[in-house]
Amino acid sequence: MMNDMSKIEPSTAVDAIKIQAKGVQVFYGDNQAIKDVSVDILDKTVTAFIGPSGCGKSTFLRCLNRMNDTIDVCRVEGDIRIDNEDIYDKRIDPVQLRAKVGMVFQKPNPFPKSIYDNVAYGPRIHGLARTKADLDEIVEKSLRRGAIWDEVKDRLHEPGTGLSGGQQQRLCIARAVATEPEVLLMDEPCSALDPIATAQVEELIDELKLNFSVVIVTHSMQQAARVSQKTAFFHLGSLVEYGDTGHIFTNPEDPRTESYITGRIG
Ligand SMILES: Nc1ncnc2c1ncn2[C@@H]1O[C@H](COP(=O)(O)OP(=O)(O)OP(=O)(O)O)[C@@H](O)[C@H]1O
Repeated sequence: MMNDMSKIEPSTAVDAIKIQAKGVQVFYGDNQAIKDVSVDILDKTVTAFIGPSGCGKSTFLRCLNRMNDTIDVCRVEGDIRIDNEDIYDKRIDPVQLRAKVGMVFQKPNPFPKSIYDNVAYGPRIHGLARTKADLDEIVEKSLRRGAIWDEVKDRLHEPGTGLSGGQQQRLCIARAVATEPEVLLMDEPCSALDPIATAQVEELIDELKLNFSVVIVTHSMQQAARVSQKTAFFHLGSLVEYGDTGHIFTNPEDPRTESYITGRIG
């Protein structure tokens, strides 16, 4: 009987939808950068955004934590929900939202502060630690999650800008996870890194997905294939195809996706 019961259990758990975008349009002045994009992004999954330069990958990524709010000419329409909550609702504080939806940029951008203070910054402004010991613990845990603790534990009070590029990027990832985000947005996080640092960050992304929904913009199809479970292919502001990464890369449905992955466009 027990065995029969276990057969009813799904063999692979289906991850919940974390972000739901519907009919998203983005304009820079009169120029439309995103056209009617709808997509469900899963929790505890790495989703790659791929597509030719200028197709809107970064623009769409920035919609997910309202980073586009900081660009004057930018206007976002449509509906984006995280855990079914409208992130463009007037009651949502964008600063709180960005703590929940962390971001890592193309170029490592540590603050001109110590390694410790880089990581402690977010928890401090969001009041996540009551005591110095609490804060020390958050900093250590975050640096461990950023897979950089062992390299910096003896120099926590030296400037973050003194680290190598790859170390700086892992520090920025540690800084992003320090506020306990639920989603991590990464805009070409490895483009300024050498192959060894890239491999380290990719390994880290693989671990991060155990706790977060990770969305990564990448120009490298090899990287998308290595790190993601879902892939979204953008072209001229539209989401052309979205699905399992293995499927998109081996058996794309749309001729534009096929052209891109075989190197004919982009
Ligand atoms: N701050 C901005 N002001 C005006 N137009 C912008 C701005 N940022 C992006 N755009 C325009 O929006 C479109 C999409 O750009 P976006 O950077 O999102 O594309 P992308 O796919 O990420 O490109 P890339 O791969 O080259 O980084 C482009 O036409 C671009 O010129």
